Amino acid sequence: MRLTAEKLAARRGEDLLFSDISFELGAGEGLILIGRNGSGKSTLLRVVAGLLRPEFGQVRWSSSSTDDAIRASEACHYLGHRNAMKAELSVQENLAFWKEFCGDFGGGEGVSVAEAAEQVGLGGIAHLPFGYLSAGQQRRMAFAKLLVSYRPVWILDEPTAALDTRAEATFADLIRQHLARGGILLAATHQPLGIEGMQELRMTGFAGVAEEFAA
Ligand SMILES: Nc1ncnc2c1ncn2[C@@H]1O[C@H](COP(=O)(O)OP(=O)(O)OP(=O)(O)O)[C@@H](O)[C@H]1O
Repeated sequence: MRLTAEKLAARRGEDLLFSDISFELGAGEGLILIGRNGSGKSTLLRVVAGLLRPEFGQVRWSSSSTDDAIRASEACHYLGHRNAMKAELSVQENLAFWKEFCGDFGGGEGVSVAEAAEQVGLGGIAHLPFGYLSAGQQRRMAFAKLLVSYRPVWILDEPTAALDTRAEATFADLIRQHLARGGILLAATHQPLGIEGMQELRMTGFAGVAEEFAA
């Protein structure tokens, strides 16, 4: 399987944040986006996840076990800066919603809600409302979303923000397991994730005025 980005460019307002970004990631491979605040890392992640339309270029998914015509975004889990959980629902209810909503992509299966909570080290508190949890606990539970339904591509924006060192190590282990099972990782981070063998892409920010690029 393969995630391919071809000559991507994206605009925010008048300006192109980046242009001509291409990469290819196969099973077990990861790419880390680095760069200063505002350099376009989150924007590129959102383009690949299908949440923002690129100005130019395309993202493609190909695999022997799934129909190549499917949109790349269907193969992706996206964990953004925000946790995308309802504060007033319990952790169990939130994760059960995401399990049902995302479903499993061909070729794999998510774990149960209880198992996912265990894997992020919070098995005992899944009955609590999400809003009661600490910032780090909320981030861990948001990560559990990636585990309850199977998607081969994990797109993570600052996944370890608000985490203590133990939780950072837990996340690194879960990401390593994902890669070892043939998953793909695309992440933006200021803190090293502690995962060996990742490619890096440095984002530099302003790439020109969109109209100039089009001309
Ligand atoms: N909706 C928007 N409209 C206009 N400009 C935007 C919008 N969203 C983001 N931007 C701008 O696009 C630029 C890139 O933002 P982006 O969030 O992709 O950067 P980043 O590299 O992820 O930054 P950080 O490291 O702070 O998370 C910033 O200058 C930001 O102000």
